[in-house]
Order: sequence, then structure tokens, then C-alpha cells
Amino acid sequence: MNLEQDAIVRIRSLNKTFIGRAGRVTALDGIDLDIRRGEIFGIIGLSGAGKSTLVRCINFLEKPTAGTVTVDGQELGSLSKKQLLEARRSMGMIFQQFNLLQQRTALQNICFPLEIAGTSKADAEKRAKELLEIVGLSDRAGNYPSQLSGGQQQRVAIARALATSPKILLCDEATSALDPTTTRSILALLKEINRTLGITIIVITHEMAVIEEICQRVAIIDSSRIAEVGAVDDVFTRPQSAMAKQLIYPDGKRRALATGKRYCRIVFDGNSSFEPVVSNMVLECKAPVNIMFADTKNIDGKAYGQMILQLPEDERAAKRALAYLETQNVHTEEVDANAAV
Ligand SMILES: Nc1ncnc2c1ncn2[C@@H]1O[C@H](COP(=O)(O)OP(=O)(O)OP(=O)(O)O)[C@@H](O)[C@H]1O
Repeated sequence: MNLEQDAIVRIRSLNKTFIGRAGRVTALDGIDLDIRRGEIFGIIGLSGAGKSTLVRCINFLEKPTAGTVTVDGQELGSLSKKQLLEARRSMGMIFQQFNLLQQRTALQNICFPLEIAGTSKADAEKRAKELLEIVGLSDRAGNYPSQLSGGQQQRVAIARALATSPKILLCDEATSALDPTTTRSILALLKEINRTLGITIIVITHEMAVIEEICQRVAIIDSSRIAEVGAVDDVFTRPQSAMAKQLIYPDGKRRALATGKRYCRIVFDGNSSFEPVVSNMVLECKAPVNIMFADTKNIDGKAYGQMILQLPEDERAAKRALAYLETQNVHTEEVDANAAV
């Protein structure tokens, strides 16, 4: 598949600079990105990295300082005001704080973008009822936002974002205000919407767990630039950039490694489990090994993970351990203490 041809969003040499009280702030610097039609694409980075600015440039809520954003074949910078409004209708958006109109019921909130688009009241209500059904809130049509939980409010916001049948759904920290159980149910709903309606979903988050749960590909943003982009399972199992490593191995999970000792990293890619590999290796090399770091993840229904082992000090035992690992279905590399995590 040719990624460039298949891209529903194509971003080239995108720059965004703000002139604020504190002077010039470069929020985005030389961003190139292709997002495929129908995929769930994640954008992750620390606070202030530029994620929200990037997503706001995708729908031109924020006009880039330089570069181009092409959505479904239309370069947004070349459109008239009217055409831009039209193009924006093909992109729904949901936010961390839901942004529902408090004086309107759930049904009326969903009708709102349809009314603006000129749909008749009867048709808007019919469509809103269908959408309430999709998000599992048919019995809450008459409730005001204050009468709904955070998860329910986000469901109404999702229904509202889908009202004009967008091709793309932009989610800016959509689950950051929700508890873990509600987060999972909202992510499951987004996955379902992607699967059944074929909508491309772009997820902005600072949480790796959200990316692992629903995204197929991910871009990692570090200080206004893209540090790394790729399939979630590749980035997770073999992170290249310092920022990817920082996000994937949060400090709490690391143990300081002593210099002068030998370590190896084993990457599990869903084809094997930890137990037999490690216990058989210990039997094979006839010496104990220390597990210095271990982390497993479930990515898109497949088990992934990695371990850092301290190899036996005895040279022959270490060689036997490495030789055994090479015969297994795992990626193994020897690493030094500084580069291990
Ligand atoms: N309207 C603005 N005026 C001035 N500076 C801005 C404006 N919007 C964003 N910035 C700056 O641009 C940089 C990127 O901000 P952005 O909100 O895109 O980051 P983020 O990764 O979404 O962070 P967070 O997760 O905290 O929202 C920051 O330094 C921010 O202060």
C-alpha cells in the first residue's frame, strides 16, 4: 500500500509560531505526516509538545504559519471561507472537557451542528436519535449535561461530532478527565465507530496506554517536532527516539543498572510468552540470571513485552544463554548499562 496516496490527511513542512506575551513560541516545527484513510492514528507527547496545536492545524482552527495541510485531497490553505467551513464539517472533534451546551438537552446538543448546517428540525432529531442509539444513550435524550456522568457526556459529545457524518474524528485528550473504567468504555466505543462507520480517528493523548489500547500507528512529538512515527507494535517493541523510550519505560519501572555487567534485552512480539523462554534459558545456561526490568503489554489484542536480563558473569554461561535465546522466537540484543533503558 502506498501510504502517501492512501493518506486522508497529508501534512507537509508544517510550522506554527505564536507571538505571545513571552515572545515567540514555536509550537510546531517542520512536521511531515501522512494519516491513512480508516486508521486509528495516535499523536503522543509530553505537555507543551505541540499536540493540541497540531490537531487544531489539521482542521484549520489554527492557521499554520508555514506548510500545507491536505485533507481528503483538498489543501486547506487554498480554500475560500465557505469551502473551509464545508471541509471542517468532514472533521468532527471531541475534547477533554466535553464542551456541551449546558442549556440544551443531550438530543438538542446533537441537533446543534445539524441545525447550523441547515438540516430541518425533524430530520435533525431523527438523526440525533440514531446517534444516541449508536453511543448507547437512547434513554437519556431529554437529560441536560449536568444530569449525566462524565462518560455519558463524552458519549453525547461523540454523537454530536458524528452528526454531520464526518470522515475524520479528532479526539483531543478525550479520556483524560475520565476514570480508567470509563476510559476503557469510551475507547471501545471509538474502536467500534471506526470499525462500523469506517471513520478515520486521530487520537491526541499524553498516555501511552490509550495509544496501545486503540491505535494502529503513532507519531511521537517531542518539543514541536516529530521524534518517531510508525506502527504501534514496532514503536513499542523497538523504540528509537529518546522520547519514545521515555514514554514507554516510565521512570518508576526502571531499575538502575550497574556498569561493568552484561545485560541483554529480549523483545517479545506476541509469538512467545515469558515463562518457558526464561526458565528454559536458565536451565540451558546452568546459571541464574537476574531480571532487571520486565514489562508486558497488550497491544490490539496481542501480547508484547520486553525484559532486560543481567547475564551470568561466567563467560561460557553467558554465551550459552545468548545462544539459547537466538534459537527462540524472540528478538535479543546485548545492551550496555547506559543504553539499556
Ligand atoms: N494561542 C497560543 N498563544 C501562545 N502560545 C501558545 C498558544 N497555543 C499554544 N501555545 C504554546 O505552544 C506550545 C505547544 O502547545 P500545545 O497546547 O499544542 O501543546 P500540547 O502538547 O497540546 O500540551 P498539553 O498536553 O499541555 O495541552 C506550548 O509552548 C504552548 O504554550
